[in-house]
Amino acid sequence: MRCRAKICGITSVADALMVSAAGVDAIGLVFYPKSKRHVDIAQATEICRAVPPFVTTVGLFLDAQPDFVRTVLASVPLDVLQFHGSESPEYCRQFPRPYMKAVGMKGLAESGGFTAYADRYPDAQGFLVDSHAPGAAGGTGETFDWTQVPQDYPKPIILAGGLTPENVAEAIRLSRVYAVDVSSGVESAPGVKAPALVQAFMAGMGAA
Ligand SMILES: O=C(O)c1ccccc1NCC(=O)[C@H](O)[C@H](O)COP(=O)(O)O
Repeated sequence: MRCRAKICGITSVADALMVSAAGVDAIGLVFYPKSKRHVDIAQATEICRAVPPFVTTVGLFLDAQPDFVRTVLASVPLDVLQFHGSESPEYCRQFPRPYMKAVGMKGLAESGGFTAYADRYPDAQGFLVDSHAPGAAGGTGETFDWTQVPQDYPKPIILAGGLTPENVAEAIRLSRVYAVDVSSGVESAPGVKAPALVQAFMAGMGAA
């Protein structure tokens, strides 16, 4: 099965169209106010309405108030939610959308490991493994040991954290994941995606 690609931290219609034309399967919109890639409801609505069919729109939240998530969902046509903080299983399942749970892999082995963490979220659509410590914010731009990515978990695994055009093929070869997720590795500035880096990233995936 081919490895899918999500590009996170899209902040403009132009970038959404550019990465869609490059062949990505999903775009991520960051609704975390402290992020340099944060979008507001008006921007996000415009972006989601502009993306072509069959490109999945993912809303990233980090320990947001439930009412804020509901307010976003009332206006922005998101397909999937991504919870990147310390959200509980009960929190994640309360919204009328499928969700992915981000898992901070740093130090996770000492606190029970991936399977124990993921099993708490039986209704998650998949798990995004990122390089941050549990409880810390993600989007660090750092990699982690890809041999630690679970190989036999019965849900899709999305690999994130410090991926670049140069390392994505090796990351896919070592981890055999369902999808990869990249943000800073294809940027010219925070929140601004560089067409040449996006194309090189997609080509790098093809070399895996
Ligand atoms: O992008 C952010 O600013 C951000 C802030 C807080 C939590 C998560 C954030 N981003 C997550 C992502 O963009 C991706 O899911 C992933 O972590 C990849 O990021 P990168 O390492 O920059 O490729």
